[in-house]
Amino acid sequence: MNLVITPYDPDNLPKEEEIPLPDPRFYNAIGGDEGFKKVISIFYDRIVESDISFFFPQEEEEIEKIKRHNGKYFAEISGGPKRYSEEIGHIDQIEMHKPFSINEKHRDEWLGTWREVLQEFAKDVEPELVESYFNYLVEYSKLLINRPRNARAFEDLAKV
Ligand code: HEM
Repeated sequence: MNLVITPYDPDNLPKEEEIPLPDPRFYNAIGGDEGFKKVISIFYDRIVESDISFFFPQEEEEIEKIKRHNGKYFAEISGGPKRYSEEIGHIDQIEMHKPFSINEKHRDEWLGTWREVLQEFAKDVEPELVESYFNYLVEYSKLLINRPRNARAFEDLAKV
């Protein structure tokens, strides 16, 4: 499988409504309810050990809640049951992420963690299905960056 992280370019952002959803066969291909839960669980276990762990709670119980809650969203966009929209409703993910200052490095770490998990745990799934899921995350995550790198500021800092 070819999981490519295309770079963030603030002048060339995708339109939210034009980002193609993952192929709806992905959910069953990864093992339905059970397979999806496993992958989500491994993803968040690795996130709390990653360079962006500071965004997330560290308590076991809180992480379990996040797995259950966010898992419904990721399952739904992948062709699984519509539990997120039915139980939680429509949430504007761009607004939801605003309290977190997310920059390009955070995006790379978040996507890199997903890529590792998919390469290890979706290796028997048809590559095009895995790629369709990953591409959705790659594109959507561009819209969640709300602290673009300010190269000038970094240069100025380096001079001091
Ligand atoms: C770019 C890197 C990202 C970072 C650093 C990030 C960070 C976070 C944080 C800190 C939370 C709150 C804690 C939690 O509930 O997990 C959260 C929630 C969430 N994120 Fe992200 N996120 C990223 C990308 C994405 C992407 C690409 C998606 C979906 C396409 C997504 C979907 C969600 C959802 C569904 C929730 C839960 C919203 C709710 O409360 O219902 N995130 N994210």
